[in-house]
Amino acid sequence: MAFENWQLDPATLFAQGPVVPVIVINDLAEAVPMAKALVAGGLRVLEVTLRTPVAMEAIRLLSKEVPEAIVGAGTVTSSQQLQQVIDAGARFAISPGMTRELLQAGKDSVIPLIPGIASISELMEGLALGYTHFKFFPAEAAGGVKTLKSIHGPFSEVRFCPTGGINEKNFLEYLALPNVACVGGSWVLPTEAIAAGDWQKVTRLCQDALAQVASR
Ligand SMILES: O=C(O)C(=O)C[C@H](O)[C@H](O)COP(=O)(O)O
Repeated sequence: MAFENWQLDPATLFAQGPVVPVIVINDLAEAVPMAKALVAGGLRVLEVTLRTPVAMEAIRLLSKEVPEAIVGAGTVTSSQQLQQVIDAGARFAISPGMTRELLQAGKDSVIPLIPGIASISELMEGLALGYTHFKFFPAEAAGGVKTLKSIHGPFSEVRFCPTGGINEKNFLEYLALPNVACVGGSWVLPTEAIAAGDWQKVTRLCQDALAQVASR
């Protein structure tokens, strides 16, 4: 356990992956069928980003209506938002980056905070406060697999969830790294499928991803 007060160990959370769908909910009515389609496809850890006005309500709804999922919040960038997502029922929080204020609040919170890093200095700042599990964002743009391999040398104990530019073609390369436990991505939620309400397609994409993991 990274911090005693966290109700969920980040290592346990990462181990539930290995693919964490990054979810943008535009219409609250989509939330439950989308989450159920993801869970039906075998993905249980859901990152609902705070990018839309209904995001907070979606977290509240999914926490109640889809108990088989582990619903968390993404794009959490302030201590105020962290408190709001906890109140909405989020079981974890992920941030694209970090500030000292957020790291401190995450440390004191009841749910795990996975801060985002894109540089060694940010990583060292998080490590100094006791964090061990990070998002690596924006993964592809920040050097991807090569960068993570280099980081593993001096910081072999750290575990990452890379996100940003990851898709069905490159995700296995990330999962093959010793310091990567899961990957985040939106590729299992194509815009056209969501617009068409084609939830079977979403389920199929999740199953395809897990089949690729199983057969590597
Ligand atoms: O909203 C946030 O908090 C983020 O950190 C950004 C997301 O994680 C990425 O935008 C997902 O990346 P794609 O899989 O390339 O779509």
